[in-house]
Amino acid sequence: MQRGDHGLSLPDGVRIGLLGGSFDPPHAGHVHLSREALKRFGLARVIWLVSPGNPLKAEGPAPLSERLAAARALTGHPRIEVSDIEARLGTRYTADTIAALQALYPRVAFTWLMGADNLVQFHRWDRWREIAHRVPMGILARPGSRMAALNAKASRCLAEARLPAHAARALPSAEAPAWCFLNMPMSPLSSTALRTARAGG
Ligand SMILES: Nc1ncnc2c1ncn2[C@@H]1O[C@H](COP(=O)(O)OP(=O)(O)OP(=O)(O)O)[C@@H](O)[C@H]1O
Ligand SMILES: O=C(O)c1ccc[n+]([C@@H]2O[C@H](COP(=O)([O-])O)[C@@H](O)[C@H]2O)c1
Repeated sequence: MQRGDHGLSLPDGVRIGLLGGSFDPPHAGHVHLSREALKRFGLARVIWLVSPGNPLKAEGPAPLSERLAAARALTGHPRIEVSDIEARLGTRYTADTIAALQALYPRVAFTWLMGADNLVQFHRWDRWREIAHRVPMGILARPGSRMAALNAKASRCLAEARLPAHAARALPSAEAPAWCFLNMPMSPLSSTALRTARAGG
């Protein structure tokens, strides 16, 4: 067990899914993705990494404290945890966050989780190949993004590292690069739609 002043207590050997996001606002689609990932990848816990700000998004999100509070109020699941560790570590780029977590918790098996829409533009992330070589990646279907994700630049570059869906439970202990795409009953929810609805659009 290793503890720090980062608010995370992770036992050695545990299989942890990391779901990075703006969560602006969080919604049931995030919970749905997390529950599927827990079950189908055989994870002990999913940690929501609430981002101080997506480096690719020009517009700043709502204040971090608001998004954290909303995420904590929403999850209601004993194995979904909400973390502000990126703010505590001072990291914004995923490659830096993962490197820092692996340095802090060298015996924890981290799996990076994302919806299919994020795989479509994953090759635009800073040091995306490094991320893929650091952690296995679990990708979950999202309406409208399935084919685009499977044809994306990163998917093509990492084609040999793809595990079939029936091997999903082996993903968290697979040596990176390794990724697995899972179909699931899809949730049409998105933060963009919720923000638009709130603004009365
Ligand atoms: N309905 C959903 N189904 C599957 N994955 C989802 C869904 N909603 C969000 N995700 C995934 O959760 C992660 C965090 O998402 P994020 O906080 O950006 O929410 P979002 O709804 O995608 O927001 P926005 O509309 O502002 O892009 C991303 O990997 C995203 O792909
Ligand atoms: O590191 C990067 O270059 C990078 C670029 C775009 C997005 N991300 C991460 O991807 C996650 C999803 O972001 P978002 O805003 O789509 O919810 C979140 O953890 C971001 O920090 C990371």
